[in-house]
Amino acid sequence: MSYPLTAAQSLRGDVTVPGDKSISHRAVMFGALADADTHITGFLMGEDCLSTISCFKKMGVSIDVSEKEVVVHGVGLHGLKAPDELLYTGNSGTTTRLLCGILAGQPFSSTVNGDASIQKRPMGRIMKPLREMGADISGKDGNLCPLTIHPAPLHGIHYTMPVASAQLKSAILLAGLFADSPTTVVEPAPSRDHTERMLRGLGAQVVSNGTEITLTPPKALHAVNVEVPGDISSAAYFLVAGLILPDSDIVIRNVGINPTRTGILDALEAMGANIERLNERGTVEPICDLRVRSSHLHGTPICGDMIPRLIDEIPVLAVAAAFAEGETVIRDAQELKVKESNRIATMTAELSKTGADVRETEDGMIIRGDKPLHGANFASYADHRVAMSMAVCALACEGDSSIDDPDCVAISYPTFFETLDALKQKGE
Ligand SMILES: O=C(O)C1=C[C@@H](OP(=O)(O)O)[C@@H](O)[C@H](O)C1
Ligand SMILES: C=C(OP(=O)(O)O)C(=O)O
Repeated sequence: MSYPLTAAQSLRGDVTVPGDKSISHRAVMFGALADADTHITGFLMGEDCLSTISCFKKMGVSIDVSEKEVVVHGVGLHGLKAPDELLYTGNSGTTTRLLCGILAGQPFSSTVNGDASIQKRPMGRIMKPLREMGADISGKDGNLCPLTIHPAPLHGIHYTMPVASAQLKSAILLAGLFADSPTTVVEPAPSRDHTERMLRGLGAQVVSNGTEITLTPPKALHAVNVEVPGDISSAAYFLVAGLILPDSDIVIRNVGINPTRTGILDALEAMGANIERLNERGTVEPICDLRVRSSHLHGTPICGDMIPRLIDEIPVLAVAAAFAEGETVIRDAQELKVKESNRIATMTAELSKTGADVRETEDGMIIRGDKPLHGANFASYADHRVAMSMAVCALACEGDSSIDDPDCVAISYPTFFETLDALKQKGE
């Protein structure tokens, strides 16, 4: 199916983006392992988080889903039951990798698999440290899904991670919950720290100095309710749209601004963006409202420790760069090649269709911006972030565009197209 995308003059109004995907996954997983009920508000009803719910239901966890809230009836650290069938993780790397950390410590066998994209994504990165802990985990061709896990006693390890990945870090720490001694992970650069914050909130001892994190196995996790903030990764589409279209002014309410996630704000500000943080609040996770107004953007280098802090926003940042004056060089972003699609290749291909000057490099892209771009028929590659990024790009292109296979946006933002349309000025 091809979905029409039209250009827009400007975007104005208020938006509330859906709940943070990373925190929604973790709220269900940690709630399942907790000693009482967890009430989750603001939960992201995206397909990825629904895959997490489905996997835990298959392990005997009762989870009530209503419009108002999700209630996870925790079974305790040692209360999961052997599933009768394969645990299907859909399109979700977060579900697949974090779940394996938990499964490594269970007294039952299990098999995990996901869709065609998940079956291509590297799992060796979690298998290696989990095996060092004693886990019995094997995969297709050594490092791919389906993964099979058998019961084995786990020991704490000290592990230096080869990549800054919150999924890898979390898989190790979650296995560490079931180990007989503390586990330490060392990251090359800080990645999102929702796991550490939330486990601490549940009473576990997690000590962190930024890149070295040590978890002491707890006796129990004590349930706490979770208010999920809006996802800054979803807010990013409106930030970029508001910046590149003239006369735009958008307020995005209730956005999570955990410092390990705000690389997108830093990068856009370095490009000259006018973004205000209003009403800063929040405890476990900091939150604010973001006001964005049209700005004249210029290119900037995007590399180093900033990359893990904006990894999922690079596709839409590439769109911003295509409308910015001068050159934007994105480096150190080779992790983009192992996401839902190879996002370096797919974003280079799709942006090039508009006439943009984009070059793919080994670990990123070089984009020379600020020339008029034209509409085109885009492919999503079944990658939600590519689909939403190209929809933002189409707003500022001359002429109409369309996108094939747009339904993938439901992975992280089911109402994306409706919300974007509602911001367009009437009469357009
Ligand atoms: O831990 C998480 O919730 C996530 C970590 C990131 O992946 P990596 O850990 O593979 O970088 C990110 O791309 C993904 O969308 C969500
Ligand atoms: C990479 C992503 O998610 P996951 O790894 O959970 O599939 C994403 O949402 O951009």
